[in-house]
Amino acid sequence: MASLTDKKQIVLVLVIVITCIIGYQFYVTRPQLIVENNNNNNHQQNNNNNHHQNNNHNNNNNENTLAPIKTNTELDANVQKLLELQKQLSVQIEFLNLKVSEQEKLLNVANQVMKRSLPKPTLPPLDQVGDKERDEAIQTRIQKTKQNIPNTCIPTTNGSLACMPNFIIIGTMKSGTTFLDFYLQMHPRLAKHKIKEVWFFNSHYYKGLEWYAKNFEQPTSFENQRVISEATPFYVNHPYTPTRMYAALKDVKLVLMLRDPVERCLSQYHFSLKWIERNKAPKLKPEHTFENLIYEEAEVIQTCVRGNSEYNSKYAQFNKDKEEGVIDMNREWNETNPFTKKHNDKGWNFYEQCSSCDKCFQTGSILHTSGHPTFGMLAKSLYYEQIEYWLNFYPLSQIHIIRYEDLTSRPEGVIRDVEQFLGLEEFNGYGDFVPKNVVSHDDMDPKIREFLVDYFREPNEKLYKLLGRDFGWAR
Ligand SMILES: Nc1ncnc2c1ncn2[C@@H]1O[C@H](COP(=O)(O)OS(=O)(=O)O)[C@@H](OP(=O)(O)O)[C@H]1O
Repeated sequence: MASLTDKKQIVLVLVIVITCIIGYQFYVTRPQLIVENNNNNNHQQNNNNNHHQNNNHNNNNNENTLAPIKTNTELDANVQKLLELQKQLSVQIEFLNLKVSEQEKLLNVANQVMKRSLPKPTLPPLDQVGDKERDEAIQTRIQKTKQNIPNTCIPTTNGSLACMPNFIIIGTMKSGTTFLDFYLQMHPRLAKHKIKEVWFFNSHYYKGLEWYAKNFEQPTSFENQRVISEATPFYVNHPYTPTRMYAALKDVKLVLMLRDPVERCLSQYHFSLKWIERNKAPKLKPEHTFENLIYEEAEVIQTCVRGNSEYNSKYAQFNKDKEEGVIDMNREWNETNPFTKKHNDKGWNFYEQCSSCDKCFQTGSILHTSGHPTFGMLAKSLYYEQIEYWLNFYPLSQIHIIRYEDLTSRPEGVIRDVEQFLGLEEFNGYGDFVPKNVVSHDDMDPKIREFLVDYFREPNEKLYKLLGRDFGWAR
């Protein structure tokens, strides 16, 4: 009798033999669809065909070939597969054709845009100038290059250029920015813009530089380029604008118009009342008088902003003392920044959103982003702090500062100074200089005037010192 192990071995051998037979049958009779497209595959095809010479008469001429078929069902299946494949291929071909035509269209558009919007040089090439005139021609070029206004163009993805302002009026609100923008737009060397205030660096920054450039007439020649300009009065007091502007427009020329801060506050208040009426915005409450808003803001700035800056300098001193060994190295800083404290208990009315101060003055300085037109009447008038911040980015030589009061006494002189700053020739077609964006209003109460004069005395003196110029505002 065979042992159990022997039986197992016999069964195993039988299984292997049967598997081989089935495998061989399956291999030679498997339905297959072979598509040959090049000669490299031919010899493999021929190997297959050697086994099945009866079925392979189609294989001799390098055409798409079907593998051997044994049954009708296999034939049907292969035909179905072939049809399916054909369908797929035609869909793919159609798709590829579509892609090619799309690419061709894009290329055409790009070529047209390039032809249209790339400014062209207009001086004759130097090799077309005679030997005698060459030195002079070179000098002309050098002079032209010197006259060039700051380059603020960037290449776009479609091969054209997007040119942004090379001159921006950055503020301040209610200091005659509309007047200056209006008259400069008449100058033939200024490119026309769609609107005075684009609000790009403060509000629309996320839309990108190409969007920004679309607001301005684009240059058609690199020579005698026109100055591209805009005027957004909120740029100067916006905390993120200087960084953004510097990153995009390092060489841009800036104009800053400054008005006696006391008068500027009142002008902003009355402008806001008009704005609210015009835009059907919620009216100010009866208690939101000019005086009340000023007193409340003074308190907010004192608690939120000044408190924060005192905290910061105290913290800096603490670290310095540690480094210099004045205090123990291991001493921990355990004060809380008052700026981040909640201020609900203050009962602020207009500034109620300052329940935590960073909701109103998010960077802890007087620079702010609030959209309400009456917000920040004092803050917008604290010029020293604004300019000090901008000087981290732009040198004073790049900022032309205009004293608002000069608009009344010498409007033409103000415009001439700007023309000179921009390197433009004098233009004599402005006509009469008429004030723009005027909002008539009563004067303020003497008590609040006194408060404001007092409030701005010190920052004004600091400003005069910083700029080396006395603006002569109320002391
Ligand atoms: N030429 C001239 N001379 C004197 N004053 C002038 C001139 N042009 C404009 N203005 C006064 O400027 C104030 C408007 O400033 P803005 O245009 O910068 O205002 S805004 O921020 O754009 O809303 C606004 O001030 P108020 O009237 O006090 O509100 C205008 O009257």
